[in-house]
Amino acid sequence: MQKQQNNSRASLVGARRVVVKIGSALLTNDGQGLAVDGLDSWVAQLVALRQAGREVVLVSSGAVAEGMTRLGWRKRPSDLHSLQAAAAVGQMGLVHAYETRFKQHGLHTAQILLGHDDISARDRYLNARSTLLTLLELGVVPVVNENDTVVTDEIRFGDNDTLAALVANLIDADTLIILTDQRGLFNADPRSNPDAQLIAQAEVADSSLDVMAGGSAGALGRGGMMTKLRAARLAARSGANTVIVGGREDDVLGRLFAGESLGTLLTASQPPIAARKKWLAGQLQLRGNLFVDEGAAKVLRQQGRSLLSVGVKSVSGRFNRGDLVSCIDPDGREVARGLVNYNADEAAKIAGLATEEMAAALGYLNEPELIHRDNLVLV
Ligand SMILES: Nc1ncnc2c1ncn2[C@@H]1O[C@H](COP(=O)(O)OP(=O)(O)O)[C@@H](O)[C@H]1O
Ligand SMILES: N[C@@H](CCC(=O)OP(=O)(O)O)C(=O)O
Repeated sequence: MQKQQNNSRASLVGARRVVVKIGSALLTNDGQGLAVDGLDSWVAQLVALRQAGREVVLVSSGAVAEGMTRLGWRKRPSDLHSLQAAAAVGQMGLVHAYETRFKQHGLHTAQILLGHDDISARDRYLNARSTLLTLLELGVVPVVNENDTVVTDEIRFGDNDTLAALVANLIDADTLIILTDQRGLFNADPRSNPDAQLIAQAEVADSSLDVMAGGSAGALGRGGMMTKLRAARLAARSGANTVIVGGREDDVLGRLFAGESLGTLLTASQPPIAARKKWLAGQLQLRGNLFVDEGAAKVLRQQGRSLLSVGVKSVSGRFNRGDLVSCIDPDGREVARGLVNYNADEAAKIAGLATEEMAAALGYLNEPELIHRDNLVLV
């Protein structure tokens, strides 16, 4: 997918793939159950984005807060298992609220609950990515939350800002929108500083933002502005711009994607494709080699295409699906590296086979490519 990147509001007009995060503070009307009017409006706005041809993934908080309301708890519990129980009860309400509303507009929704392992383990990373991309192709709106019921304290994302940014990395989104209860990032916490000024736009790496975002979260939110700023930096690793904006502004999403200056735009410094590839290449250890023939080396080098099994002569190393492997040409030079869709045994079985023969050799088919071009970096 061709994505455009420039550092102005106009870049939002051309956004193709968008992650929208709705935070607890906003979604739960400051603790009084789910914000019904807000939900009607956000769903209608998300539907309009889809109808305008943009792909949309929703990351929604609110499970714990809705669970507390359903269980009649007034005070947020501090122990993990009560929080997890509340999340399990509340998640039902959350997905029901979205499903019924999207259905009224003729759209299907899908529940995706993710934990840390699902993003850091490479095989799960590829599975989560493929499932989300398949849902988008089907025209379904994925509704993502943290898998609160099973995560333990040490490995929780805790706030959904971080989760939303990782989802933006995962699906190669060009834009992350964080809807919250303030109009955007101010130069000081507006709850305690009535004269605080809204920052309309900044480069995400600008270190002067850290001091401004230092205030704590609201009573229901987990992160405050600091996690939103960090999330914007994470999203920028794969080249996504982030907007932090007030979710109660009238038709906020429609206006943002028409190019109106609302909230705080935090711009990524690198274009999406370069940033994503750098990120892929930089964060993982090489686990093996795929020795490719002359023809495969040529199409990889010259056309940036996916690597198919037919161009692979042999395999070395012990790697799993999702690991980083190197593609070596017949002269022993590295051509590219990327995330492999099959483990070492499977790759050895299908080396040299045409794509149509892969399913028969393996008894199943994950993906038709050995390495998809989106997950491949030329070296
Ligand atoms: N510089 C700042 N600009 C805006 N809000 C800030 C700032 N510093 C701290 N905050 C606080 O962050 C809160 C939003 O974060 P949070 O409560 O985690 O919301 P959410 O549930 O939407 O993630 C605001 O209500 C505000 O009080
Ligand atoms: N997974 C949690 C969300 C945690 C949370 O509140 O995050 P945030 O909205 O970023 O402050 C829930 O659904 O309650």
